Amino acid sequence: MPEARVPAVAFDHVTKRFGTAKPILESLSVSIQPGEFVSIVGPSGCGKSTLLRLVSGLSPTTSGTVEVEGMTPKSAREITSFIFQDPTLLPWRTVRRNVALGLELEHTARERRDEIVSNLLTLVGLDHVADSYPRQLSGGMKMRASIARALASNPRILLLDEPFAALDEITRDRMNEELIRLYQQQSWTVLFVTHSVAEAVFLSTRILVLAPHPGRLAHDIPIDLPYPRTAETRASESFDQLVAHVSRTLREVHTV
Ligand SMILES: Nc1ncnc2c1ncn2[C@@H]1O[C@H](COP(=O)(O)OP(=O)(O)OP(=O)(O)O)[C@@H](O)[C@H]1O
Repeated sequence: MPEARVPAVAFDHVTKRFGTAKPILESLSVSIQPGEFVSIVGPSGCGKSTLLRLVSGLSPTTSGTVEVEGMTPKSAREITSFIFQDPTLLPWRTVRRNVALGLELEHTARERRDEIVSNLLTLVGLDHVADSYPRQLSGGMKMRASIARALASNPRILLLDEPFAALDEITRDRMNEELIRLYQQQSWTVLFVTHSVAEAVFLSTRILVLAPHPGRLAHDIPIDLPYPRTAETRASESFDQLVAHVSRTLREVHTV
């Protein structure tokens, strides 16, 4: 018999409410397998960011459970990393020292730290600005630095909350291509919140469409576009068909 795999993330009848208000998420059950790239889309306020916060351990469930590789989200903090839309780099530190921050806090030996940081800066294409300050960087570069910083702890599960929403379209497309290149190299599981259907289709192996009031899983759509995904993927007919399909399901949940 094949060995049952522990899901990367498992939601079991998860309800989340703030105070006595109506639940934000209600009885959400879904499992995400290791290596999946899952985008979460849905109308504003349906609980997408709340869902990521539950996985990160920043916020507890009201009822039901979230497990991360079989552990509580708090115990799994070392293997998850959260990347926000606002890169929140420390303005008084250079790019190199921003990326090194977590490693310094963990007291990683200097030589090892320098090696990890320099590899990460190469990975995200920022070697040439390693000694610049955040104010000297473009929005795309700041986001790359923020991603490098999140990767310094060598996470297995990445939680990204609209990371590219503030970028212009060309930079955003380029960042999508870089992220998918990294994803193909590493063995991450990714949960990615976005309002862009095209971005979700381009990046994901699977898209979860949430319906609002209360937030719940309305559609679970596999995205079987082949790899490598490149700029050409966006020009393909199957890409257009998937974007149209996901957009239709989103319109449906907007009207419920
Ligand atoms: N700490 C909190 N206290 C009270 N209400 C909250 C809290 N955090 C989130 N909410 C409410 O929960 C609901 C869902 O918020 P959440 O940010 O998860 O939605 P979202 O789907 O990510 O929205 P958007 O697409 O606009 O970013 C919103 O109505 C929000 O006001």
